[in-house]
Amino acid sequence: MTQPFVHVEDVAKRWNGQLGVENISLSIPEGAFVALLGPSGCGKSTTLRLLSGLELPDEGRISIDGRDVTLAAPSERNLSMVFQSYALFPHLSVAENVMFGLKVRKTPKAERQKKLHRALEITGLLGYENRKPGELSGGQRQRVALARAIVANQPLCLMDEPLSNLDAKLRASVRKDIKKLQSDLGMTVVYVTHDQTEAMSMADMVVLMKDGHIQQVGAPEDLYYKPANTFVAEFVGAPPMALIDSAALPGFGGVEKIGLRAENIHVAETGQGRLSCQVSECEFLGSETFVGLSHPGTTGLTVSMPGLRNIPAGQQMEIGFSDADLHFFDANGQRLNQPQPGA
Ligand SMILES: Nc1ncnc2c1ncn2[C@@H]1O[C@H](COP(=O)(O)OP(=O)(O)OP(=O)(O)O)[C@@H](O)[C@H]1O
Repeated sequence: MTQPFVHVEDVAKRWNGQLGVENISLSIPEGAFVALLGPSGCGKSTTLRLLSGLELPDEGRISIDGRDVTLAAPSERNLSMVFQSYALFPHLSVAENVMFGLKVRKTPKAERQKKLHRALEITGLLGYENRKPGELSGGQRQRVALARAIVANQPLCLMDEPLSNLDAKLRASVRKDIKKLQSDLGMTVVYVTHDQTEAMSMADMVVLMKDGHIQQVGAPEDLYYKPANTFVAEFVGAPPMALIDSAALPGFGGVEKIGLRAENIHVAETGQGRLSCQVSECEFLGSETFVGLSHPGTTGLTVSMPGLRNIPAGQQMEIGFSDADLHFFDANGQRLNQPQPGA
């Protein structure tokens, strides 16, 4: 097997005994786009900072491109970084900001100019060379930070919530820019986000974390179709997977919770459904309406109906679904591939 480009082995980081992250092991292939995903405080930024060398681990080993960098300084790791704060120098122009690292590294002037031109071209910033960051929009500032990472031309780029200061529309467009850049330049990217849509749409590999621990590592579709536990099931997908107590849907042995996605639920004729629910709310999204349902022993039950629906809260609705679309979890919330027979 070829060696992973980034290899993290059993890494832990604590502050005065308080947990940052623990048991972090990851193998990242060269050229991959990896999203570190999870709720606030789960340890995403700590993991990224450990990769960057801004923090050093208490336990474990980190290697990049076959070289042990566990204790190496950030400048010795051949990587670039893009942060949500952009980290631009306000008194320097766009060009000076982009070329800052090259000047420090004493790259010859002609080469600097060539790299600058190329990076501004890729990020759509040609013509903005002489502006100061204060004269740019948030999206343009973010592009400057990206341009700086491009000229650095490092094989590994670490990004910490780079889009969180942008509005939704701009976020969607810069998201595409970053993804395209990454594949055009063949960079390996590790990207921190708490936004599951961002992670699912950009990454080849998603690392979902909670309370300093990795919950699941896999392709977006693995996390969506085969969540390793109930936390992953409820974190990934919009709307998240509904969870049904086995008491509310008996007949599956060894099962504590049953998971079901909105797209696998249909509205059934009266007397024909498997669960009789009450409509709690309707959320109109344009092409479809998410109809929230309540039923004792369930959370997050939602059915997706085409177009606009205005169903009054409190109305009874029966729903149907097929056993093949159910997900099963044991008493510890861990995925069971099949319920035990004979229940
Ligand atoms: N310098 C520090 N000193 C003490 N505790 C820290 C330090 N940095 C992080 N932590 C703790 O480590 C845990 C993980 O923090 P981290 O910043 O990695 O989370 P995160 O997933 O990036 O969260 P967010 O999305 O809110 O940025 C948290 O409990 C946090 O309080």
